[in-house]
Amino acid sequence: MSSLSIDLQNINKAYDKRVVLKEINIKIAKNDYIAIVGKSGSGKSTLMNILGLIEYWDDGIYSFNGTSLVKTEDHWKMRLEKIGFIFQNYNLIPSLTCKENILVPTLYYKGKKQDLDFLAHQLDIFDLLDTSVSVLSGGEKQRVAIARALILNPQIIIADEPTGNLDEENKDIVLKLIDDAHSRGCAVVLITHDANVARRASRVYELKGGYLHEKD
Ligand SMILES: Nc1ncnc2c1ncn2[C@@H]1O[C@H](COP(=O)(O)OP(=O)(O)OP(=O)(O)O)[C@@H](O)[C@H]1O
Repeated sequence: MSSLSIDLQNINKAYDKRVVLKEINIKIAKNDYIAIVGKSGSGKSTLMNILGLIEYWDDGIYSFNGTSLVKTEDHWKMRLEKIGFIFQNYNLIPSLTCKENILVPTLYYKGKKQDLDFLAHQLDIFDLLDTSVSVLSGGEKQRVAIARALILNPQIIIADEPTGNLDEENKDIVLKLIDDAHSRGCAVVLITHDANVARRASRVYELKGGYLHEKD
């Protein structure tokens, strides 16, 4: 997999007058496995959404693979091709089947993609491909969401509490799948409240008072 470099410098973000992120600096490279921890409301999702180019930052520099991104532009193409985003609440389209959900990103990108059947076998959802996602269990939904995140071979997985709604067994399955993608060269950044999950990471950062600090 090609190399990755994400570099956030002095990123600030406020909602109205509420300053959520202050002078955020973080570098992410290929093979990094980073966990972000912090109290509820500390800005973790906001940081993930900015990293995942879902939300704009107010000021500061966001460089992706050496290109400094202009914040007001729509970065959908970069988001689609380079970033696999996994949401805590799955964000699947309930009226579609598993297969249709997984293939949504491919409607907009005609480049190289992973083999759907291979991915579905790997995630143990092959038999569910033609089933509506609306009838799936939480663990199954999250596996479908992971397949959707991986279908275009992203350089980085950004996961906002990917195990937050899952029981222990499904939590282990989902973490193992993220580990597998990591071992194939994908960088991983995830939010967690779970110390056991954070332990898998090579670096752990805490958001506190708007500032991001690397933990020992
Ligand atoms: N779109 C928005 N408009 C206004 N305020 C927002 C918006 N999104 C987030 N906030 C506020 O920003 C702060 C940080 O929210 P965020 O969701 O990033 O925190 P979090 O650390 O992910 O919390 P949790 O662990 O509870 O999910 C909160 O006070 C929240 O109310």
